[in-house]
Amino acid sequence: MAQMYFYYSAMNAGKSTTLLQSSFNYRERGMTPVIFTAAIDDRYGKGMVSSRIGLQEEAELFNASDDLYTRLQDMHSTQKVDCVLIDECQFLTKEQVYQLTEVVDKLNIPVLCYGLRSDFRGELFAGSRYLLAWADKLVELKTICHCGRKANMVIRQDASGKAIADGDQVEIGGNDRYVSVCRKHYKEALER
Ligand SMILES: Nc1ncnc2c1ncn2[C@@H]1O[C@H](COP(=O)(O)OP(=O)(O)O)[C@@H](O)[C@H]1O
Ligand SMILES: Cc1cn([C@H]2C[C@H](O)[C@@H](COP(=O)(O)O)O2)c(=O)[nH]c1=O
Ligand SMILES: [Zn+2]
Repeated sequence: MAQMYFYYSAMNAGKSTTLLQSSFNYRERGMTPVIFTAAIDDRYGKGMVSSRIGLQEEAELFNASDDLYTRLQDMHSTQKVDCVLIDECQFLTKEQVYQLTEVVDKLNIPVLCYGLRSDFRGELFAGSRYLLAWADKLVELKTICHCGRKANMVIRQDASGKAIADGDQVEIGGNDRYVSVCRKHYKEALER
């Protein structure tokens, strides 16, 4: 039986790298993975999953209005899909996470989702909330804070490097805008 996996972490922990390694693994065994990423995340150009380590691969895009079950069912009817890999899965809606459980349960295709657990305020993203609730397997990928502890929080910084407490949940950016830290240093940064 296929399963749904949620690989979660703070930023800069190797999620995209791990996704691209999984894709390579499937391909080297002659199988067909399908990669999706969020259309709103255009840091490395639209329709690409890129890791900071330099790997990259083309991807299908998802928007909040897409029915991912129907899209994958259509793809699977013309070319067998062996695995679905979703990057930036924190940006999925509740309905889309449900549609992906249907891909697992009705089409029997494994779905591997990679994304952030929480935002810069420490609140869950919608996609992450339902993946935490519904995925078969939860796997934490780890990165480290400047102090050496596990970094499980993300700070959003202003132009002067000061931690920001409020703002829109979604703001695309990279190492220039965000820093992953441990909970202790997250609290200290916001107290300043
Ligand atoms: N040249 C490099 N060699 C080895 N590791 C690197 C290199 N550049 C970045 N990394 C590591 O890659 C990880 C970030 O990978 P990435 O897949 O982009 O993360 P995420 O998708 O979780 O944000 C970090 O652990 C970083 O230290
Ligand atoms: C913490 C946080 C992040 N984001 C955005 C910033 C990036 O575009 C992605 C995460 O990228 P990763 O390196 O692939 O993990 O999410 C956001 O919109 N809001 C936030 O609070
Ligand atoms: Zn720390």
